[in-house]
Amino acid sequence: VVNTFRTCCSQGYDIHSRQPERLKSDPFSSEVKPRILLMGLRRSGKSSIQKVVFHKMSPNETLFLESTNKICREDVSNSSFVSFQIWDFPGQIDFFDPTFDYEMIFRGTGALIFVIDSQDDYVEALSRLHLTVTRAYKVNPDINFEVFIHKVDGLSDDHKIEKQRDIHKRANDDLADAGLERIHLSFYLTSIYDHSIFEAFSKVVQKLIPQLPTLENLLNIFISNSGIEKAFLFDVVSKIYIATDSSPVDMQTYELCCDMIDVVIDISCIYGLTGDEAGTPYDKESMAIIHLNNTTVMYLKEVTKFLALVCFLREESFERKGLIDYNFHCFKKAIEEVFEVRLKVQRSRKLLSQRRWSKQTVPNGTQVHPH
Ligand SMILES: Nc1nc2c(ncn2[C@@H]2O[C@H](COP(=O)(O)OP(=O)(O)OP(=O)(O)O)[C@@H](O)[C@H]2O)c(=O)[nH]1
Repeated sequence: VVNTFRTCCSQGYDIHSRQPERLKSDPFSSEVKPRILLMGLRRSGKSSIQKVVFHKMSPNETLFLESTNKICREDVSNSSFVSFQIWDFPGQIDFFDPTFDYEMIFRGTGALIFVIDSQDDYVEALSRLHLTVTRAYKVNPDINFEVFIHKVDGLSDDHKIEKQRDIHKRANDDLADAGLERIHLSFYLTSIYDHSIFEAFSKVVQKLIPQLPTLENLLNIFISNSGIEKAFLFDVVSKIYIATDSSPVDMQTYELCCDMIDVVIDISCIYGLTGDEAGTPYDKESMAIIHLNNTTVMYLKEVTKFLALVCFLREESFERKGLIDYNFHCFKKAIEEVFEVRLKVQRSRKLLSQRRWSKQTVPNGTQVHPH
């Protein structure tokens, strides 16, 4: 796919005849969803994170959230391209409780997010983190361990860095003492009061997307052929970016992208809906151009039902809009091909397992059919 895209970008021939049909539905829909666990001590902010990122709850409203007393499972898929399950755990969960089948839970887990309240004393949180990580690793060494040093909005910049260094050192020392240096923990400074929580979640989710290197490669080719400085592939609903090119991401740029998505959705809701109930504020026609007063242009275009490409470029590069649009067209087709391949693999796997099932026969010769 990348090769096809590269040739199309540089030589500019018509790719229509070689492309698969446009994806008509969510390309991830028929897939087993990776599981993301949210764990940590009571009141560390787990439910708030979930509500703010996936339910658009305003941060101030989280003050009134009640304590979670059972595991809350939620599918993030129908309204969004990013497809996974989030399990929010109550803070007081006890691994030694025989009714808590942690082996079953960890076995199907893609990422474990452990939330530490940075405004509180974190000694207990660190020992809980150690216990959780070691247990989970024994059951499933493939889990990504992500530590959110949370509620950093109350801390100065120096203080944040200091806390992160201290928590990083202590957590890794504990693992080294237990002879488990091979366990890798990733650390993020987060707060629901700014974009840091969305950025951290983006990185967690990206690690669960197997096509990430291909997506990054496509973005690199797209920007280098179009005179673009930075490009993000965004899940519009959650404002999680699922991929970006290989240049570094700075928080301000990411925040601008989130603001642009908000503007596009808000304006479309007010002026873009035709009154028919099936209409959505985001569709094939969705695009926006914003000229900033520092000679930078922001360009947003629809890629799939759930994805948007948001680019940053200089005003002089935007003069070649025709080229950018042509390259975008190739990029979009390449993305569709990536997911078409994936869908084919999923379909053939499904077919294979169905065949295996139907071959199983009960002793009197009747076939057992899967449900
Ligand atoms: N300052 C600040 N407060 C936060 C942040 N995130 C959450 N909180 C507050 O932390 C408190 C606890 O949040 P919850 O989301 O209920 O915590 P929890 O970890 O789900 O708690 P349990 O359900 O008891 O396990 C709430 O009052 C939130 O408003 C943050 O980023 N900054």
